[in-house]
Amino acid sequence: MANQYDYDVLYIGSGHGTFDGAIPLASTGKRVGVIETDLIGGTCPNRGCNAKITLDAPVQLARLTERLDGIVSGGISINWEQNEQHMHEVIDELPTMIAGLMKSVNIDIIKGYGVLADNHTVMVDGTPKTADKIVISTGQHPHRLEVPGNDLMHDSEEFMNLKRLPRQIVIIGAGYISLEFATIANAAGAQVTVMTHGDRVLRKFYQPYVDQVVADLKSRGVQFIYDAKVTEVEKAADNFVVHYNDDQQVTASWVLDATGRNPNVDGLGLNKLGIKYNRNGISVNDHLQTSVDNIYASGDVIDKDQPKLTPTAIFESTYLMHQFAGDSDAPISYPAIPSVVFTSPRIAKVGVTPEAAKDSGDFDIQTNHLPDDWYRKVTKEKIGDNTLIYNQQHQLVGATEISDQAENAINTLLPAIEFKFSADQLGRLITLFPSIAADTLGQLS
Ligand SMILES: Cc1cc2nc3c(=O)[nH]c(=O)nc-3n(C[C@H](O)[C@H](O)[C@H](O)COP(=O)(O)OP(=O)(O)OC[C@H]3O[C@@H](n4cnc5c(N)ncnc54)[C@H](O)[C@@H]3O)c2cc1C
Ligand SMILES: NC(=O)c1ccc[n+]([C@@H]2O[C@H](COP(=O)([O-])OP(=O)(O)OC[C@H]3O[C@@H](n4cnc5c(N)ncnc54)[C@H](O)[C@@H]3O)[C@@H](O)[C@H]2O)c1
Repeated sequence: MANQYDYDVLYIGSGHGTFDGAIPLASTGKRVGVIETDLIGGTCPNRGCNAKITLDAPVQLARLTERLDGIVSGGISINWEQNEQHMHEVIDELPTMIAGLMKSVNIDIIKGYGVLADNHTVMVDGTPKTADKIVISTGQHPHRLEVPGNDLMHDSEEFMNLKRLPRQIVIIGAGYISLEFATIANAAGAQVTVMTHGDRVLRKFYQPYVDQVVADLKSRGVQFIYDAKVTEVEKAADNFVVHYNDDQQVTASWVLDATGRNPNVDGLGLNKLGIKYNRNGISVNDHLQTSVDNIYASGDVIDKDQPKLTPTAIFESTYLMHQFAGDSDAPISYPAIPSVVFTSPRIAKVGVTPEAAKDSGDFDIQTNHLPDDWYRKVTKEKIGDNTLIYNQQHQLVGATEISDQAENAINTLLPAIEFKFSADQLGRLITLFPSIAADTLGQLS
């Protein structure tokens, strides 16, 4: 029956919500098409994770050199132009590489903008493509504040493509992108001001650790303006003036709007087909089916409680692959999903949070001040704490860390949390020594 269509499965969008599942699916012999209007690979490789972490690498080195001052001599200064050029050396080949992987298993890459025409047809710039199953994996786009002068603001992609670092950068918003880019821009020599409409920064992270990151950035010259409702951005001679709270203003040579991202649901034909969605994305059931049962959604475009991150998108596209290949018809069951903000130091977390553990009173909470630890003394880490949460059976159920290697520490703990390994089972592990894994596992009580 499926042969009456051009494809068994047709994906709209080519990001991680698609390709991690589409490639193994096509290698099982399924006929797969992928529609993409922009760069192959989507946000993460081209204007997200891979790009950002390349720009961040010298920041890490600068922080380490600063701490080891005297042992190593000669300060570090970051050359923005070279750093940006290096980022392109790393990421520019990724679309071709990912397209190559898709072509190697005979996936048809269809360049153009996809719009659903009926349950089995997507129009790509006027040409119909039909499929038994369709996956909407269109991701998100940057939110833009609705204030006069918003056309004078920029987004995260434009930041990463700046050929010259602006002198004074104002960042509106205080989430992931704001704090990561404030860290990078400040380390490269820009004067950075972060403006937030609330009284908190990085609301999704443990606030005592966030306070340490903010205090460190402040000590490096980053300014924070709280409770600031931006009302207008205005061009003034060579600069821009950001007006807020009616009568206050701050001057900038460049303004970054980092107030979040919205799902790409408009113009897709969802209303015509009766596919349900809201401002957080497309509604799906526990099989990632939309309200039209042969049309699925994957990745950031889904309305979900799970964090909208690359590993979540990979998990979903892989889940769909197993469903479409006929390996499983079980509902999706997400593991504990970690998250990290790549400031310097980083804050990473997984599972039960310190706040939830304290509120509930049902957990044992262990805290460690990491600069006391011999391994962290090697690199003279000054800022470092973690909170480990155990349930009544003394199984590790949550961990949050602030440190230079928080992402690696939390990654090390994932198997313990997801598979509920006991202290005895963990004690059987022989880890490489010295290493962050040995150090982190060694802290478990
Ligand atoms: C600056 C930044 C930094 C980030 N850093 C991290 C990080 O460090 N770690 C992490 O885990 N996550 C990070 N993320 C989030 C991560 O990039 C996303 O979670 C991930 O890319 C989601 O994948 P996706 O396939 O759902 O969407 P996307 O990668 O956005 O892919 C969607 C694709 O669909 C295409 N498309 C949209 N509409 C159509 C249409 N109608 N027709 C055809 N094509 C269409 C788009 O062009 C796009 O290529 C970051 C995001 C940003 C913006
Ligand atoms: N390290 C990572 O994994 C990473 C890094 C960057 C981005 N991301 C992904 O990209 C998404 C988008 O990042 P983001 O930083 O843009 O979003 P975010 O949701 O993390 O932060 C948005 C910020 O904008 C503020 N804001 C919202 N509306 C506002 C308004 N009207 N006026 C002023 N401030 C306002 C919020 O209070 C918040 O501080 C993240 O949620 C995440 O999924 C992940």
